[in-house]
Amino acid sequence: MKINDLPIEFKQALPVIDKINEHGYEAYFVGGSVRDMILNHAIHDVDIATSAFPEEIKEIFPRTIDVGIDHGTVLVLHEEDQYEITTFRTESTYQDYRRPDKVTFVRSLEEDLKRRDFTMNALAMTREGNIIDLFDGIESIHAKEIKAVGNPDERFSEDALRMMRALRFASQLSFDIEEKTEEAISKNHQLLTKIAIERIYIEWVKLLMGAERKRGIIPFVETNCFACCPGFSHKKDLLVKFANQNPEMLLTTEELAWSCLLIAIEEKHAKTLLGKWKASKRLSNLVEKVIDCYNERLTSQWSAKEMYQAGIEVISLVEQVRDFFDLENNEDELIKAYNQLPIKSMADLKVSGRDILAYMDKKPGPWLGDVLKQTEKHVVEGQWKNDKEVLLEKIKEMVG
Ligand SMILES: Nc1ccn([C@@H]2O[C@H](COP(=O)(O)OP(=O)(O)OP(=O)(O)O)[C@@H](O)[C@H]2O)c(=O)n1
Repeated sequence: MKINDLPIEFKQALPVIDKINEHGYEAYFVGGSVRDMILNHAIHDVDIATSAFPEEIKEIFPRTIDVGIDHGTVLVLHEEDQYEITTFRTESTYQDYRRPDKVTFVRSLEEDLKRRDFTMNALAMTREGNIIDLFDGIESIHAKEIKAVGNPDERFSEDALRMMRALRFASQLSFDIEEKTEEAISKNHQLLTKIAIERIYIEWVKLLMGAERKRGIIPFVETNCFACCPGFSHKKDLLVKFANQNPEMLLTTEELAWSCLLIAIEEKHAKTLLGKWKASKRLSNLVEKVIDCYNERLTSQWSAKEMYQAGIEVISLVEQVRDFFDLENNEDELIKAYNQLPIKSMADLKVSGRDILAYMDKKPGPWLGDVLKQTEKHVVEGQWKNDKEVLLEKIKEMVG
């Protein structure tokens, strides 16, 4: 690759590499960005590996943040961008970023690349655009294979999360997992139980949202990794069924992905399962709402009141879930109908509790809450016009 042909993300980082070089250290582009460049995919984070120790990097650059100095990573702020700069190291410290074991910094790129997870990720690139490919990573990329560097058992014992990474890359990149690597995942799958669920969660969601999730889910099941994930151990056949359900449809958001998955695996307690995965409260509540509304919608159309209660986000998700299960999707029509609802929330009502009290000349009490609820219902259902005077009249009639 000629330097002028390098993607802009790399070109912008060249002054950072040059500065490290000027101080007498080696520095290379490494990891996912080099892989993604070869794949012609969009480049996210440009990571740099260097022979300089973290303290040395901090002396070179005026603006740095210690993001993981114990495992050798310093974030360097350069103009508008930021770069993770990691010292060459041997032993994997990925076990737990917050409590790294032993870190052995080395001064050789080769040693560093050797302990990386997959051949496609063990590539480095010089500032001139020359790719250093010591483990036939380019060949793997062209063959669309995910292959552990060296001995797969060793790579997975260093960091068991790499097994989930393999499955996630299979889905994201539409690659296959190389035979020996997949065998090692089967053999070592139990090691996943030692990994923090938060880390597994990130990979699992990326897998679900990948371009070809079936390619990740099938080996996830076949290697028994599924049995080490919360709530899945009795769902083997249903997970396979899920993998085969509408494989062409991309699950574009996390909430859509979880909703489709949990319905497919017939999960009755979505919140409990998501709790075990340590999902956010927001996500758990949303997914549960989507599943409930989806089930309602199996036997009846949305009523105005249901749309009002669900809100636009849930309506849209439910319709996308219906799409996933090959049911009629009325998203466009429903969004139109939703937008025509007389009110979207209580705040849109043209009368307030205070207005009612003044008009009725009554003392406040629980009756007022009931009246407001009734008013809300009548307005949503179009029986009462959302007009202050009309509403006060209607309320007076109702309360008597
Ligand atoms: N458990 C891990 C995690 C990461 N890596 C190495 O660190 C690089 C950067 O990791 P990360 O940013 O997590 O993933 P990417 O491969 O860059 O993938 P993406 O950013 O697309 O998720 C990887 O390419 C790989 O060489 C590794 O060997 N083992």
